[in-house]
Amino acid sequence: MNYAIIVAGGTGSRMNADIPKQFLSLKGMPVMMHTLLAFHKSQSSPCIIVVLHKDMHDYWSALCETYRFDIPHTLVTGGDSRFSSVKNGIEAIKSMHANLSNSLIAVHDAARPLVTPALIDRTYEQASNTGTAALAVRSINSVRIVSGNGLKNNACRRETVYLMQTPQTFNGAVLSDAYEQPEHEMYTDDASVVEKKGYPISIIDGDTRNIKITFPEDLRIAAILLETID
Ligand SMILES: Nc1ccn([C@@H]2O[C@H](COP(=O)(O)OP(=O)(O)OP(=O)(O)O)[C@@H](O)[C@H]2O)c(=O)n1
Ligand SMILES: C[C@](O)(CO)[C@H](O)COP(=O)(O)O
Repeated sequence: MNYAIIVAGGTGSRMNADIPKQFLSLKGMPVMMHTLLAFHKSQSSPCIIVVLHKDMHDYWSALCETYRFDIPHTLVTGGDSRFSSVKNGIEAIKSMHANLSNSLIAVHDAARPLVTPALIDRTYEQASNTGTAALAVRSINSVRIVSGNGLKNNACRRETVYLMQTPQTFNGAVLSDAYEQPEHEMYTDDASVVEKKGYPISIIDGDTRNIKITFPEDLRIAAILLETID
């Protein structure tokens, strides 16, 4: 069984808008509806879990009515951090599916609405073979590593640097086991949590257009990029 945890529990502080960025309009539809549509259209056809802040459940339900958005999904309450929101999503799946070792779970940022069904399917396929699959793109810029108090920095080979995207997809038992660990500031994505438990991460090619909406300009860029995606 395939599952997708769409994390939409953030407040979007860097976007500085009146509502969290996942509800802002992108080409006539809220950002996170684009995200859910991509998962719904994917051949992996996952059972979709949407993680939302408790204060936004009614707002989302009203949006779904307004937009006649009827893609089936289960609503789960988010936590104070991305880590705890993912953990709540995993708990919800555990309550539906006793043996997670025969499941695959993708974790995806609601704020990445340009993900395509093809990219999503690639992660499920890889994770079914190796247990882990994380989308990433190579840096197109030169890279320097800053250390100490920021005064020291050194060039590094840019072909060794990958910028992580989502979805990141895992065998359900592997992801669940990894999220038993206490939260740590190093855990900025799911691959970092799973890796800490000793599982190797399979990196697969993402797409530079699969951007995360973070700042106001990203919404305008996403509208343009959307035209290039079929
Ligand atoms: N407590 C949280 C924090 C983040 N997220 C989700 O994790 C994804 C990536 O996080 P980010 O882009 O940092 O979103 P925000 O935390 O909302 O943004 P900001 O850091 O600017 O406040 C987003 O889809 C966001 O909704 C979440 O589900 N629960
Ligand atoms: C998970 C993620 O999108 C991978 O690039 C990213 O780490 C989220 O970071 P944020 O600080 O929560 O925006």
